[in-house]
Amino acid sequence: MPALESLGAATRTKSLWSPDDVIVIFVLGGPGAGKGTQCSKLVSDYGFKHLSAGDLLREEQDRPGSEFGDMIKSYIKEGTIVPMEVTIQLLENAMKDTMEKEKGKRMFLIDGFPRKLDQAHAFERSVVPSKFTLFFDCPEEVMEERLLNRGKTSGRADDNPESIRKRFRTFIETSMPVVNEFEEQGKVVKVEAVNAPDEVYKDVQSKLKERGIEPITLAIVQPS
Ligand SMILES: Nc1ncnc2c1ncn2[C@@H]1O[C@H](COP(=O)(O)OP(=O)(O)OP(=O)(O)O)[C@@H](O)[C@H]1O
Ligand SMILES: O=c1ccn([C@@H]2O[C@H](COP(=O)(O)O)[C@@H](O)[C@H]2O)c(=O)[nH]1
Repeated sequence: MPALESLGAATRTKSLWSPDDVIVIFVLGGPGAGKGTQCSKLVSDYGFKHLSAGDLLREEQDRPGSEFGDMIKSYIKEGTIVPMEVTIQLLENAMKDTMEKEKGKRMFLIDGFPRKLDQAHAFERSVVPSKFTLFFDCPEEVMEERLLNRGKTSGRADDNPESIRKRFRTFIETSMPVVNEFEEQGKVVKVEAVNAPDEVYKDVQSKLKERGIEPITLAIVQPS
């Protein structure tokens, strides 16, 4: 992870990339809806690069010498949203890094972002407009059970009953308005996320197909 030397990304008035060159699909859903689980499957079948905003923030939090580490830690514990300048810069850096290191990789699943309207507007204005948002819909009681279960081994500071309660509140009050705004623009692909992961994935695949997104087909080279 490169050092977070500048925070200019969010203030640019013109987007860095065109949506014809760089494809971004946002992945949203409540905490524990299964976003990361589904993204892993999509990475292997479709060749997307998966960037989790939460993972990038946790890496920055733990990076020795980071001036943002303590701030990120306290936002994550409280289940609130880190100021967008930090998150957008981390995402832009990770996208540039991917394009440099994995030549030709220009399809991104951005997981757990944007969690707030200001982030959504700033990212689409200054980095690249998204293609659509994959939204995993799941009742709180199901998500709570999953998170408490994950908390037994995840080591995450926010997989505990108090942080989970705060994260749910932030999701409803701050993140759902993002989903609703994209929905009004016809840019939400909604998937029910209660069933087993493979069942949910089948639904994801059929909905992506409706949007013209197909799995990578590997060419079979016949021996001569
Ligand atoms: N469809 C599913 N059925 C049952 N358990 C699931 C399902 N999808 C994911 N899980 C489990 O639930 C937990 C949360 O899943 P995951 O980490 O993918 O969610 P997330 O939406 O990315 O969460 P967060 O927003 O907190 O990072 C994990 O332990 C995962 O194995
Ligand atoms: O855009 C974002 C994404 C995440 N956060 C903070 O990180 C935690 C954990 O996120 P996960 O997606 O569950 O890994 C989240 O509760 C926020 O505190 C953020 O601030 N901005």
